[in-house]
Amino acid sequence: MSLKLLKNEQHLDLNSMKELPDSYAWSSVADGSPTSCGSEPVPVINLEDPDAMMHVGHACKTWGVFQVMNHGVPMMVLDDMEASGRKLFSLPVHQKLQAARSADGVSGYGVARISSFFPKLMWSEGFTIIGSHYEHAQKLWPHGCTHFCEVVEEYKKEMNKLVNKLMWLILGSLGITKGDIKWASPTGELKEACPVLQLNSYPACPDPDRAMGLAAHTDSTLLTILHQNNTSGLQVQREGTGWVTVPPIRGALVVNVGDLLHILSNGTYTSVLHRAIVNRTQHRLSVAYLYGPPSNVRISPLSKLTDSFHPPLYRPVTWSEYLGTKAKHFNKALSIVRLCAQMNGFVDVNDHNSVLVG
Ligand SMILES: O=C(O)CCC(=O)C(=O)O
Ligand SMILES: [Fe+2]
Repeated sequence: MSLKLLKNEQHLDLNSMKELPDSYAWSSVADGSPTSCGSEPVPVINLEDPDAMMHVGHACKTWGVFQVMNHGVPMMVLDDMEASGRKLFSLPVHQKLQAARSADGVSGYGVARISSFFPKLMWSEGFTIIGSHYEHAQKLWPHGCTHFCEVVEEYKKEMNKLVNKLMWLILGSLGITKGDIKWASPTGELKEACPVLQLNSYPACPDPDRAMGLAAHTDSTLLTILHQNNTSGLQVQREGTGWVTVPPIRGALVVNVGDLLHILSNGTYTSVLHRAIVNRTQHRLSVAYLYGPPSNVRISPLSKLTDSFHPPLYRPVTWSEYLGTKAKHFNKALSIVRLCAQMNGFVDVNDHNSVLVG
């Protein structure tokens, strides 16, 4: 198959498909661990609860994911971002391709970035924003992208405030204080990393049982904050239970522990394996705010959490080094940066090395 054909096939207009093309037909969506209906639900935490820190710590340890309510992000900011995302994905394919992600780039429009690890295509399209979004937005809306840019700016500002709040709750639950974090200012403000906004669109699918919206993965972040519209599709894997759906709750945000928090906490807080499935009738949309440390910071297990009985399980890595490892080894990245278990005699039960995907 020529490269040109392959490229076109990767950008089919999913909204107009009446049948699932073979290139999108997965044999293993309903396989492996079952989707669990009657299981314990993913924790929902009220951030105004005086015990929020304890609940957050418990959720990070036992699930690696939770939902937050009363988080301080105005509902209008979430609604505006969702509406802008919807507007973006409803543009004609040829127009979205004006802002296509380049072969070696990350920003822009395209298929799921993890697609290269799988033989089949995913039933989704994405738009990734790193740093300035103006250039890409202008390609999408040459006659005026001010509204989109303002909405994205406001969303990023609110997410940055929330990520600070969440990080300190999480770190506090580990007994970590401001002086222990190299990239925090004396007032506790976490220095702004280069945040990434990932917009995901999952059109209604003619054969959802054989299609995959976004294949199972962990995020390469410290934390991910996800807004999903009112259509469910996000599932997280829970040891001994299988896939558990994270139901959309109006106004709530989903928080995922990423691989870098897993490393920082020396494996105490587990990065959660998650995926997105699709459905026959509804278009699903999600917006992920991917939070990582500033580029010069090396993440390693916090010294307060290690001693001779609990030696560091991971070697220090910067965010970009880790992203490089992930781009090469995908879900094995965490075990690649792990210090030899046999040597120090400790086993991290949360290691995803054994998880088979694709
Ligand atoms: O759409 C979702 O619910 C999941 C999105 C996601 O996992 C991601 O963007 O990393
Ligand atoms: Fe994710």
